[in-house]
Amino acid sequence: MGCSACRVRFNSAKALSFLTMLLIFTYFFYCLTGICHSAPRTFYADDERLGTPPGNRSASPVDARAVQPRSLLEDSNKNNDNNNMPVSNTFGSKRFPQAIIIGVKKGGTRALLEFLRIHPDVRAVGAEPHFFDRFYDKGLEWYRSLMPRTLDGQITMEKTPSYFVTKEAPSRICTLNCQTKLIVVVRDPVTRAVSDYTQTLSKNPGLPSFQSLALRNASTGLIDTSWSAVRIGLYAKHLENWLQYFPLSQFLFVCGERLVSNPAGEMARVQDFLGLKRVVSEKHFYFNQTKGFPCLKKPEGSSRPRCLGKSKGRPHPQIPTAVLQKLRDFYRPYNRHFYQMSGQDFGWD
Ligand SMILES: Nc1ncnc2c1ncn2[C@@H]1O[C@H](COP(=O)(O)OS(=O)(=O)O)[C@@H](OP(=O)(O)O)[C@H]1O
Repeated sequence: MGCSACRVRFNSAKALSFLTMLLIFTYFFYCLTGICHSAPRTFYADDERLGTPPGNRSASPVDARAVQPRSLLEDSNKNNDNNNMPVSNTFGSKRFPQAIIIGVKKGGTRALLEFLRIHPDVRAVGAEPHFFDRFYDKGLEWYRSLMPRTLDGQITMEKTPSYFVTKEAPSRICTLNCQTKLIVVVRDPVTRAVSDYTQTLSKNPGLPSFQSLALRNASTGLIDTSWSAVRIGLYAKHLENWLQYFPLSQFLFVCGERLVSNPAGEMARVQDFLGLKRVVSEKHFYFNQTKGFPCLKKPEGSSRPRCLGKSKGRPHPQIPTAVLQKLRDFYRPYNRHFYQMSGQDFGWD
């Protein structure tokens, strides 16, 4: 009697493990056929992708009609004919981005992208594609292959903060689609420079001091504008280059400081600019005292609260006040010019 009960239990355990194996096998089979690529990605999976070199992913030409200029559209159609690939499938199409976060490095671009990804009508690439600066030679089909699939009405986005300071980026983006909406997260250029320096220091602890890199020589106190941490903060200069190709109305300047102090307020502006319903709001954020930054109550694809990673919101090294003051004086005229050009006073002086 006891033994037959044992056998029944043993058989049900066997059946259960067989069923589990079957489920796992089915899942992997679907993944291999590419179907699970269309499933919504999680916040965690995207974080893992951040370090993935885009070059390691394969291209699959699909529909981008909505955003392509005529000449590119024709090329794309030829490609589709040659490859005999479906233009789209039931899980949506890979489209070129209709909106790009083009900068600035250390402005808060990751925070903005992750906040936007909560929105059901936004799909974005997790990693920075660097197409319009580093990988332009790989071609448009390569770029499109990096994009997530979107359904009609959803916006495709990417962020690569180095585009803002890349001379060729505006003409290249305009060649693809001159209607692209451009978002620039700007932050006090002095704090931005220190943040940039902090990042480099974390990778290279033997780096010279901030002041020795920022000043051409200590006695004259002249600022070294050839140092990228300084040069990136000349927002007016970089914007001039972009305005040769895009009208001001196609830009949104997000205040990096307000993205921290009032994320819901900045997100309302961003959603309006993108023509999205205001879905992301106060209820999505909480202030994490330990991190000292707003975090998400429910990031995309997760039910648990989540802050950005350790590389976002790092403590900065102490910089002598006199050096910071010199930098502040240096940036003042550029900042004023930028306020005039953008029509917004960011109050950094
Ligand atoms: N919510 C939230 N959590 C953490 N960090 C936040 C957040 N909002 C803005 N920031 C600020 O984002 C700064 C990093 O900017 P980026 O994401 O543009 O950096 S990068 O260019 O992609 O490396 C990062 O700079 P540091 O503080 O110097 O690390 C943060 O100040």
